[in-house]
Amino acid sequence: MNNPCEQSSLHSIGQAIDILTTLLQRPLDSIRLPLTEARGKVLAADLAARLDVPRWDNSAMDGYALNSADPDPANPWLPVAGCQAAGDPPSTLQPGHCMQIFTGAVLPAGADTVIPVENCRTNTGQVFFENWQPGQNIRRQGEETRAGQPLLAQGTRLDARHIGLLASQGYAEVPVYRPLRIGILSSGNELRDPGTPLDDGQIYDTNSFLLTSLLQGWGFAVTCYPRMRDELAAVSQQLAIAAGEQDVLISSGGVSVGAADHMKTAVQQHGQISLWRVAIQPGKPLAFGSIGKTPWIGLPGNPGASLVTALVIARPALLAAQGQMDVAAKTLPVQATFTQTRKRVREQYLHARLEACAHGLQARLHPKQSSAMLANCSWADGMLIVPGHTSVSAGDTLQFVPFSSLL
Ligand SMILES: Nc1nc2c(c(=O)[nH]1)N[C@H]1C(S)=C(S)[C@@H](COP(=O)(O)OP(=O)(O)OC[C@H]3O[C@@H](n4cnc5c(N)ncnc54)[C@H](O)[C@@H]3O)O[C@H]1N2
Ligand code: MOO
Repeated sequence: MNNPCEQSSLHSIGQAIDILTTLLQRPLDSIRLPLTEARGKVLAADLAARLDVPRWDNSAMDGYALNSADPDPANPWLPVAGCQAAGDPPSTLQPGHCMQIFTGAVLPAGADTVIPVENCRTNTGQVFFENWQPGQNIRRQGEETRAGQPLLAQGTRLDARHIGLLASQGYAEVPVYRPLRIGILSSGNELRDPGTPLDDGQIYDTNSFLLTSLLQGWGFAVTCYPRMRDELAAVSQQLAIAAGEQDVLISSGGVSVGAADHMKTAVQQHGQISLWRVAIQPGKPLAFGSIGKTPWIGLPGNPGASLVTALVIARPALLAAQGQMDVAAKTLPVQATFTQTRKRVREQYLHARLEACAHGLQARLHPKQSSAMLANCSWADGMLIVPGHTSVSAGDTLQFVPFSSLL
């Protein structure tokens, strides 16, 4: 392979995702975790329903259960015989009677209808029913799932919905893939920790916190290494140590062309660069490679570029490596509210808010789009995508990717 650092052309975003996905591929270990620790983890096996849910026909309302054939049109009042509450064992409705019943209670044998209490008039132990239909307000046994049916597929990243569903089926623990260990490395003489005073020329380390938070949110086991000074020996030594301890390394900064940008040189001392520079704005200097056998992702230092490349390129490849199916970003068509005549080589990701318009949704751009900023993306709902080599006129339809689908 040619030295990627000498290639003048830019890789497409699709190529970059494919190359990174291949680079990150590895066998995954499966572990069992209690439900309370499973959020954000990826299911390592197909899981089947263990129970019929509901387990029996039961009431969807607080009210009265009856047999719809019982009310006599000449004297529609039915005497009340007993009460069926949630948690009570199954019971039987006496013919010609109704029974008080609560939401979730097992439907008594012989009953086929529940009338909500709002539609019932009671008088001295008898009930008269208004505006009702036979068969109303029954939740049928197995209408949600039948025991043995597929419940959740291997490769599902578990969120609160799935955890709730698993609990409803009695799963106390689940098989998930052991989270990949990801090491975060940042470099820069100018960087200081938040909470400490700044001297002239110094700024707060933003990317260590940004990336740690991002990756923890995706369910990875994250270690943030001490920041490195912009010195080749320091960067090289730290990379080698971290590579021995982690499944993947992600660095930010030092991948551009500045004399103090040592990251790529340090990687080459221990391994190789497999890609450098992608047709994405922001984030062009993105690089990938390996340090020994450990894959390395070199994100650009500008915080906005670090974020966008992590979301657009690293995210699908990392989640696929974690065993997740369906990693593609979900986009929606929206209208542009601006005109941009200049056709750019790089695909642009512009921070924007969604607004309702006559034809659906339109995207309003943040007035500042610099990759050195995070106030713009913190304001935005997501990113409007302008493909490379494309001009934009107000009213054009473009794809929009919400941050909520990526974070
Ligand atoms: N002559 C050129 N200069 C630059 C080019 C270029 O093509 N030719 N590309 C620009 C682009 S695009 C980007 S993006 C940046 C990326 O540069 P590096 O990845 O080498 O990053 P650094 O130079 O180390 O830092 C850039 C910028 O980001 C700040 N930074 C870095 N790390 C952090 C951190 N952890 N927390 C907060 N801020 C951080 C750093 O202070 C710089 O301001 O290069 C352009 N230059
Ligand atoms: O890739 Mo850089 O962020 O465009 O400034």
